[in-house]
Amino acid sequence: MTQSIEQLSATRSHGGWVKRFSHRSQVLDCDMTFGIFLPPQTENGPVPVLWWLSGLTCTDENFMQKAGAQKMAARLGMAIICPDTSPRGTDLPGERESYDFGSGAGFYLNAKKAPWDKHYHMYDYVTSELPALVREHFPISEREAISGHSMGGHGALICALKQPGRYASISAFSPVVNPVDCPWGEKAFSHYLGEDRGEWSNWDACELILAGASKQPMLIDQGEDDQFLENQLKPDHLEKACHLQGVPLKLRRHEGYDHSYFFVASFIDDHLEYHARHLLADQA
Ligand SMILES: N[C@@H](CCC(=O)N[C@@H](CSC=O)C(=O)NCC(=O)O)C(=O)O
Repeated sequence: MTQSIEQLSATRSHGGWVKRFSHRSQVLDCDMTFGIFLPPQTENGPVPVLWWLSGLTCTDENFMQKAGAQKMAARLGMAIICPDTSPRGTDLPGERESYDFGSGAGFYLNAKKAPWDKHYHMYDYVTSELPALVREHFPISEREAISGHSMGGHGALICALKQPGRYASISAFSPVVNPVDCPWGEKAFSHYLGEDRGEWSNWDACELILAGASKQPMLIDQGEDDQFLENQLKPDHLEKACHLQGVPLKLRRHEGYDHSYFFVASFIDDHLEYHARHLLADQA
């Protein structure tokens, strides 16, 4: 049975469309919104898709409004889908008390601990429910790539590492690479998953790489003036894990850039071209 979606807005952009929809999520048990960029090539048939996962405090709108990705995506014939960053409209205790936990901070995992386990299944949402839904409604092919920023970079890495071979390519901006070993991750994981650190490892990019989950290459951009670099992001942990496991990591460090979407916008075209190369190679 086709699941219904409601169009909230439709805006012309670079010959294509930026659209926003709401729908009922079964796995999150709440109403959700998502954004989609449909390039002009969708008029001729299905196009490959880049999944973009945003960071703490974001909604589905930050990337669409701030990254400036539409021009290059239109040229490359690539759709972009931006899910929201957590369940919405729920009213769990403590859900809206801090920017780094609860609403806007779903961490793209499946919560195991009450009361979060009732709604916080963002991994299943972004990897299963939403992909199936969008393919019912839009000309999106089976060819997928994934990227994200900060908490969303963590999300992109774990989604790809937990399903080797699903995504043609993986990239991230300023990702949280080792959440089991940083304050944002420790706070979120202890609430969502409980105190069993063995379970935490299933949702941590460095731990998954060290366990040999996948050897797929990754492109990562990191600003050297990022205010979260030392305390939260720790890209050197990823470098070490990839080195130990022989995972091809292209980590580009950019002097003077911070954590903001100005940084994402500065290098998003490189990422889109990187993903297009892999998506088109898969097609051949
Ligand atoms: N409010 C917080 C920081 C919030 C912040 O920087 N959020 C980033 C993602 S951080 C990691 O996931 C973001 O993308 N914000 C939205 C935007 O449009 O910039 C604080 O002040 O410390």
